[in-house]
Amino acid sequence: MTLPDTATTPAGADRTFQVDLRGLVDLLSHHLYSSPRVYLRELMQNAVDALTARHTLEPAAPADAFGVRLYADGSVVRVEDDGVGLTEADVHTFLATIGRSSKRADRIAEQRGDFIGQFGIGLLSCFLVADEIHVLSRSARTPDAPAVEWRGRGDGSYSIRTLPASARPRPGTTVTLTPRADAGEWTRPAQVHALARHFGSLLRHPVTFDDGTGGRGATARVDGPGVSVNPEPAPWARTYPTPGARSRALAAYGEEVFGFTPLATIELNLPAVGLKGIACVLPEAVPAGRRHGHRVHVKGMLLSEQAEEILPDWAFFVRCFVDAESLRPTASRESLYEDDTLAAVRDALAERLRDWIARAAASDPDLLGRFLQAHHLAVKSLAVHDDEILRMLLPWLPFETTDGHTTLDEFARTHRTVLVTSSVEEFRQVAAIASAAGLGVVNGGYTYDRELVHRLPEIRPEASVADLDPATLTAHLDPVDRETELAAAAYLAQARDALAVFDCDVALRTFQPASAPALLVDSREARHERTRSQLAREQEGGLWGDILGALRQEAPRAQLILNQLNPLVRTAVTIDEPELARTSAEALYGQAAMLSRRPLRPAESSLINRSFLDLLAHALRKDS
Ligand SMILES: Nc1ncnc2c1ncn2[C@@H]1O[C@H](COP(=O)(O)OP(=O)(O)OP(=O)(O)O)[C@@H](O)[C@H]1O
Repeated sequence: MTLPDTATTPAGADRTFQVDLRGLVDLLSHHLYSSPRVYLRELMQNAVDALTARHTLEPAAPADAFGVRLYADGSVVRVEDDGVGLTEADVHTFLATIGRSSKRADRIAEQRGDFIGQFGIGLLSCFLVADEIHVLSRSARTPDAPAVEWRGRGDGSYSIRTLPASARPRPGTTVTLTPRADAGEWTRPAQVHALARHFGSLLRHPVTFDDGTGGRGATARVDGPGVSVNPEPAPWARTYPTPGARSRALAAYGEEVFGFTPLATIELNLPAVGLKGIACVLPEAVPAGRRHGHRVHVKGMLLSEQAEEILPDWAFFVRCFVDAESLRPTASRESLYEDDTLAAVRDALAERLRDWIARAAASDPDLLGRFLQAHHLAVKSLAVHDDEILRMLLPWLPFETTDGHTTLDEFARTHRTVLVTSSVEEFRQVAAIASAAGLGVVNGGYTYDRELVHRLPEIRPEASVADLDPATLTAHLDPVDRETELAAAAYLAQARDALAVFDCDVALRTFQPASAPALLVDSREARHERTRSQLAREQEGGLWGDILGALRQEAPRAQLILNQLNPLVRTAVTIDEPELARTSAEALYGQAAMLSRRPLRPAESSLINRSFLDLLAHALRKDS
């Protein structure tokens, strides 16, 4: 913005904002548009909007009566339309006034929804590739008005003159750009053609491209004045001989656009917002929460290839390709305006995906199986919040269990009580032993799994689900007989004393496999609680110590369960040398802690070192 000339403006009088056009263009190019290539989209969009207005003016005209012709020969880029055109007054009002748009004028407010543009800034994007915009136009609204020529320059100046009607015999507008040398990348004929197809392949008005070689150039086949940019309607708007042919064609189109063979294609049709399209189910799992960009066209014009906002987060197993009438682009035209319509579209598309899953569950088990194999995580995240999906799909979802990877339905049939751990680590600790003891345990450590397993009784009332904690597992392991317990009592007391520093209890049980000497059962919460209370003890009296002390809560202690079936343990419990008894208990604890595969605390690492060296010293002493 430049300051107005104060010398010529009386004090106290209202002044008018001045706009520094170069600054504005710089703002657009660096902060609004993703690439200079959007200039072509803006020109095509203006041409298409002008055709829409012309059809409103002449409703009886056939759909293909008016068109858009693109021309690029390396030295100019031209976009010519048979649209509504502009009078001289229109040019002053709309072309030469930044932020003013004919598509927002009161007179046609009710038609606003027909146009793609609305902000009155799109034309400025031409300054990303050229220093001057040349417009030659003739109005269809005022047929006897002369042709008008406008030259707008990047420095903010413009000139206008009227020309005889013969300069433009028919209504419409021609915009010509002479690209700057540094814009060759975006204005070469082949690139203009590629961009035109990229943005405009679904436009409903005839659009052609001509590279000035009369068909001998790189763009090859020429029908009449140029190659059609949009020779075919959208794939969902074409007719096919059979439903099978239709779904094969949609899948092939999805593959062409997204580069993967869809596991399935889902047709999308929301008449209320004039939305049609397809959702392509990804053939392989994607990391949960990774949001995919969807390809969104508005009134045929490509808006974005990365629109995330048309589907909810959980739908990360599809990529969509849609064309909508009533979605509103933002000013950059590269994303969608977040309004009630967009929210309603998102809900309706989500509903459509849920219906598809439900239909597959009811009628196509084979498809459902392949779908769940790839996308069970997405379905789990959906089932957590969606009772209907939960009811339909929970029995089919795979979980990691002590019987391997299996569905909950299968698992619940063989285990009356389904036990579930709260972390992967706990599952790893107990899986082998629990399964040898006949317990059915599900790994509840993965996102959503524990929550979902707990909801099993809602759909299988005969199943019961319980959390697996150390006490539950110990209770399920076979106790030893009284004499054995008494004989081991002294050793167990010494072992408890040696491991008190880890808040760890010691018990003797029998369990399979006999080769496992000991099992350390510990939960993450209990470990955190112990770390906290240890810190509180160390900081006693200080503010931090008081805070930690106030947080004290009851947490299950860790348990080192020695296996009476193991020969080493049988020998250990008979040790009467106190020093060796302590060292052996520490060594058993250390080995069990390592086997649990959780990160060791520094005190545990040093205990393992110490007990190893002590045992070595003991062995050497014995030998000498
Ligand atoms: N090809 C054309 N035919 C007729 N009028 C045009 C043409 N191109 C531009 N205009 C007029 O110039 C105005 C400004 O165009 P511009 O592209 O800057 O903004 P817009 O299309 O109205 O809105 P947006 O910034 O959202 O694109 C338009 O509203 C229209 O009145």
